[in-house]
Amino acid sequence: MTPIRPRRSALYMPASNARALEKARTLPADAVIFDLEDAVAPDRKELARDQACAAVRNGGYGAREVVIRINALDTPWGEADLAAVAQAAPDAVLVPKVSSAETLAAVGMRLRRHGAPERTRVWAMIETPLAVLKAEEIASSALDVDSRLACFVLGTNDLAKETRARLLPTRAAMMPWLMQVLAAARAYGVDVLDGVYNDLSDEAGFRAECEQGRDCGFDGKSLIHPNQIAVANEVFGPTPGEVAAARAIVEVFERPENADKGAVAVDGRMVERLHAEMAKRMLDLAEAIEKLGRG
Ligand SMILES: CC(C)(COP(=O)(O)OP(=O)(O)OC[C@H]1O[C@@H](n2cnc3c(N)ncnc32)[C@H](O)[C@@H]1OP(=O)(O)O)[C@@H](O)C(=O)NCCC(=O)NCCSC(=O)C[C@H](O)C(=O)O
Ligand SMILES: [Mg+2]
Repeated sequence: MTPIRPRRSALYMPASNARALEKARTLPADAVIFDLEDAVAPDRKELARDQACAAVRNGGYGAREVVIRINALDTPWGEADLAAVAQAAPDAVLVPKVSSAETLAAVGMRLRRHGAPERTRVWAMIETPLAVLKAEEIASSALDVDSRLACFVLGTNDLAKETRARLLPTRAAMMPWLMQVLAAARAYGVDVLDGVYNDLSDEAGFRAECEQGRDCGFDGKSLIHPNQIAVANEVFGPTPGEVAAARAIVEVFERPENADKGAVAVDGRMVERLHAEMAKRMLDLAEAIEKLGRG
């Protein structure tokens, strides 16, 4: 089984912004995403590409997962982005506006051709109506023998643009699409991150959206500002109380007297072996987060 990689917080930054790339070495985000796509103006695309690749090569990001978001392959910059990124070998390349499994196959083929090491994974932006409709087909490409697909990232701004749905606090219009993508990701063992929250000054709204995303099952949230990291880390990480409860559930099934039982009562609640599996995962996540903190 692949070890758990905490992805509570994934901070985007325009790769044209040298100060942001530098600052990312000290920020407590689980992942940093150097953007070559929508956050970068057309006349700064080459500069952004060079700066992102140099930052990856120079390192200094510690245990943070380092990801570069390229421009789509059908844009004037996409092919050159992918060639350069393959050589720089970040932890992952994030592909925007993926609407079919073929796009991921094309990216995989190019990464191989350009000599990207196996450890460079592929993350896919799910942000078009077609991607939502074909989420299962796209996620299923994780089963291909040479697939590098590790994570979906929701692009809720592009989804709002393409569907004309409004980004309202409840996200009522988006919810069916978010859950369809989440189910597809889970069915094929792909991690999945929630979209960004644009209002930098609304901390309460941001926290509420993080909690909503966590309760839906997302692994973490994509972010746009350092001020959002602490809340995302807190909300998407297990609390000490949850860790203690998980430990109690795992321990109860380890007792010899429960060896032949499928269900027991813990603190007045029915607990089955599936709950012990969930509890074990939570403990593994807590341990991985603790290791990140020490790393
Ligand atoms: C939104 C911003 C342009 C605001 O920038 P700014 O006005 O400079 O913010 P501050 O003055 O509050 O910054 C304080 C310090 O923090 C650093 N900073 C700010 N943002 C970042 C960041 N994202 N990463 C790293 N460091 C950051 C500043 O440099 C200041 O540092 P210091 O010099 O020490 O004081 C800006 O936050 C920004 O550019 N955010 C990211 C925008 C982005 O990448 N957008 C693309 C991804 S979102 C998207 O496309 C999602 C998806 O595709 C969809 O469709 O939904
Ligand atoms: Mg987008």
